[in-house]
Amino acid sequence: MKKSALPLKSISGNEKQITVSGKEGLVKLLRWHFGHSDFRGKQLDAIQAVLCGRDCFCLMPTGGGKSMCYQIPALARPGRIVLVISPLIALMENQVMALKEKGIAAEYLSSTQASHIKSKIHEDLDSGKPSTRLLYVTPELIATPQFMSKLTKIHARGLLNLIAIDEAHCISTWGHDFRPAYRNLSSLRNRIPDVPILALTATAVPKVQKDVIGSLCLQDPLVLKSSFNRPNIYYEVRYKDLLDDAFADLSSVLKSSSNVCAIVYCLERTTCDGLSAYLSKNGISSAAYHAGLNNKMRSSVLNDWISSKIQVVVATVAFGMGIDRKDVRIVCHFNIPKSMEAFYQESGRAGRDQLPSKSLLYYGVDDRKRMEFILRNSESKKLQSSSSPGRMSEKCLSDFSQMVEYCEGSGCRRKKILESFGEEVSPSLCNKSCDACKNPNLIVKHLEELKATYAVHQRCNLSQVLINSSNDMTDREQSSEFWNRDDEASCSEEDISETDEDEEDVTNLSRSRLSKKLGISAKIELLEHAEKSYYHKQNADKQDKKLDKNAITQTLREGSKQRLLNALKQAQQRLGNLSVDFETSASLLESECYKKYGKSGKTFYISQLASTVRWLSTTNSTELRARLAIDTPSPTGNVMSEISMEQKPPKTSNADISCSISSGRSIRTSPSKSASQSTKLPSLPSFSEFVNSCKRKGQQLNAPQNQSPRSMEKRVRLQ
Ligand SMILES: Nc1ncnc2c1ncn2[C@@H]1O[C@H](COP(=O)(O)OP(=O)(O)OP(=O)(O)O)[C@@H](O)[C@H]1O
Ligand SMILES: [Mg+2]
Repeated sequence: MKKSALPLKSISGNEKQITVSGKEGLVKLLRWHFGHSDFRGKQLDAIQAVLCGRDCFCLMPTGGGKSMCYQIPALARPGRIVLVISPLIALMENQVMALKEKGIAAEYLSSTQASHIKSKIHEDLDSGKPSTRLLYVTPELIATPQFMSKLTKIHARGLLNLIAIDEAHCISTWGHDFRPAYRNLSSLRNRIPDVPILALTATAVPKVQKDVIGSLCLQDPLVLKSSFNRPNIYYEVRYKDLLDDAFADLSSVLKSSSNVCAIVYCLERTTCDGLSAYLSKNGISSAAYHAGLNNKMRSSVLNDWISSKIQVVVATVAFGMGIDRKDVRIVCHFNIPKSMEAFYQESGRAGRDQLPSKSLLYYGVDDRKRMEFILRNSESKKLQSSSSPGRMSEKCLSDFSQMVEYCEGSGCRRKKILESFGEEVSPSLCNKSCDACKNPNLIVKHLEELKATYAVHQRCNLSQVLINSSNDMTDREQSSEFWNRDDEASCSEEDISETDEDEEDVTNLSRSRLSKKLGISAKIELLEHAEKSYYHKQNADKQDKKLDKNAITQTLREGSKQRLLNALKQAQQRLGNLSVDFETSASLLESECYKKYGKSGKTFYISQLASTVRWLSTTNSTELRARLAIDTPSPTGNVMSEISMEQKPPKTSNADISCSISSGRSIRTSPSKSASQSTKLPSLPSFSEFVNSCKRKGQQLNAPQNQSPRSMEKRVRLQ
């Protein structure tokens, strides 16, 4: 639908080339083109600033109307172009389509477009009087010399009105959605001087705000910040470990909300598929959406959801930025998100029409541990590239701890969210619009129950074992990066259609199956099977890769030593004073693993390491001392000299390796001269032996106590 141009005469008094910058004229544009009666929040301030040629940093909540801050300037200054940099093609497509429907000349340039369409856009840009008012591009395109040269020409002809950078937090490595391609934007200020830059974001903590302003070289920008508060969203947390069946619980929430539009976020694609199937079976129209589906399927799901053919989308974070359906009533996180910023951004997709909506988060201890594992593991990947890995690691985990506090705390949820963004919150702000303020006693009761289940959980420690052993198993280069899009840095121009996660192998040890009503034996079987297939897959994958990929790096060895050191310290806590030199012993144990499997490759080395860590968590003092040869010193009497002698990995026979794989058990194939010849060394427990021993210990610990049937049931489930 083409709309005629607003008769600007009535505003400016004469011809079209005059910029509209007064409030009255701008409101008229807003009403005429978008049908909104007035500006919201800081929209007008941002618009007037950029129209006066001033840089502006604009922080507005999700759904606050940031787009208007660059769309109105495009209409207020005829004859010039607003360049909009946007992180996702889908996001650009949606906005351009919506603008075109309103009769506004908007275009986007992307690698997904047919070349004749691109040519037409370029033709218009090269013409004396381009009709394009808004040109959307990706940060990847900005990096190409061809486009940059075009842009400088447009600028030289005085046709550039404004550069708007949407989702500007993506430029900061401190932000939750860092996009390396956004770094290209730092050069814009120098290449295109004198054109105001408008940076827009919904989620930037003070550190990120500073980083964005600095990286884009904004000069004396007008900094506009609105409160992050979303008063129309009710926040609620449900505890998976206190529920019999989280799938059923969510299903009944959705049913009782009478077919409202909802988004359910899951960590894994398999959960999306499973949960969506479950909901559909229970009469709720739903579909899964994730990067495992092809483009056609994804578009079809998106369209069905936008047009209300389906009620619920069960998605990974691939269902991301730019989803502009205003009447989403429920956003559910079926797994805990990685940070408060991610949570805020995703839950903020509810109630963009400002009507009452709900954010519902299902929290479970296994989910928490798995996310911790993923974050640590992702950090391992960055170790090689980052100059300050410790800093990043600290950040990821401390970001995540805010999310855990949100779930495990009994205080106001809204306050937690706002404080995490550095806002001061008055006690009356929430007004009972979160579960903790509405039903404080119930939340306290739930948290107490949860604490009881944790206590058992820690004693049996199965989940931790799962995470630890997976952590040990996982090779450093394989970390999941589903939240950042670092990998895109190496992609070709604009290869940025919604990528999401590389699924973790460890996620196949899926607790969704574990936490369902399986008996303990079935769970152990499942875990054991998962561990075996993990090793198997690792082995198969590795065969296809280059030899150096299989090499055990010094960094990996250092990491392994650290892991053993931690395991030794835990053993000390469990067994009392061992009088062991931890550093030396960790080196000795690591050296043994390396000696055995260094030549065979990383998979075996890591597997051996995992077994040793498991062994340390179950062994007794005598065995430990024997293995460390504490009572039987080496001929040199010096453990360290023995280690240095063992640095060279000896040949390992294939028979040794296959034995290790088939039994899943570590076998001492070439014992060190000192320790193993003089001492009968204990064998390491296999994974199932270990789990069974945990089970036995857990049963012994639980047996004598007087437990309520409910808490007993929970404990069994957690085991
Ligand atoms: N002044 C206004 N009055 C009423 N509605 C508005 C106004 N400005 C924008 N909107 C509407 O608010 C909704 C959200 O706008 P927009 O997509 O620009 O938000 P956003 O701040 O970019 O959100 P996000 O952070 O999620 O990208 C849109 O449907 C838009 O039409
Ligand atoms: Mg937006």
